[in-house]
Amino acid sequence: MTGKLVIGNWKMNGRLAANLALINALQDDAAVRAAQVAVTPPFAYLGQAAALLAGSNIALAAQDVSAFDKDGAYTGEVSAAMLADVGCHYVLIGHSERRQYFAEDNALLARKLQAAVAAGLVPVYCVGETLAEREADAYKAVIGEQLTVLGALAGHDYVVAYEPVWAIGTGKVASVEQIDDVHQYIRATLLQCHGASDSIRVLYGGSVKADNADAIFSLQSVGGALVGGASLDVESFGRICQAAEKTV
Ligand SMILES: O=C(CO)COP(=O)(O)O
Repeated sequence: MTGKLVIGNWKMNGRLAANLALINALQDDAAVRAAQVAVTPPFAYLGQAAALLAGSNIALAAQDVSAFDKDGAYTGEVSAAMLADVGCHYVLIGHSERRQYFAEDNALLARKLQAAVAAGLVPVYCVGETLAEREADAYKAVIGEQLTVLGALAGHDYVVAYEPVWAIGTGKVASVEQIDDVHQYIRATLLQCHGASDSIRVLYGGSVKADNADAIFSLQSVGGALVGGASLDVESFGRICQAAEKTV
């Protein structure tokens, strides 16, 4: 897989006017235009973002998807087919905030992954340990367990994002040694599971900022970044994209 992919996860942020300004500014930024990029607005704004991004190099991603793969009486749900219909290319699945606040477990996430690939979306499957799990040296066991659901995705295009929970929104970025250690472990696990892992990108996420992006992207095992807070600021996101392109 060539080049680094940078995905901005807006989480539950944004309004029509702010999204318009942000997307226009991203499209005017030379570094963003040169990079492999996606943005992930909340569901309510996917249509707005899709219209603004028509013809742009910035791909559209969703933050979640329903596990139900047929239209019907599932109030509040948004299906993979709907996401594809409005122009999404990627969908985040299993973000730690979903696992934590909505009790999403492997069984549910396996259904979401299947629904996504069946609709032609590329899932970005998020894994990562809590601080307690890292301190107990249980992080590989936890991540290994989270990865088991990917066994059913052999032959499908997907991305994995390693996001240590203790590094999300805390300003505490994992060290390059910690990132490389987990990324190598993820690669080895995917190799065991599918017999090949070279084409699967593994992104890092957790307090990625303009001033640490160079070091993170210098790792060969890092296929890009999943960026939260810094993706809402054009200058920061542009500099992260610039770092991604420098290391291609
Ligand atoms: O959760 C994240 C991206 O999905 C990371 O968020 P921050 O970049 O704000 O730490």
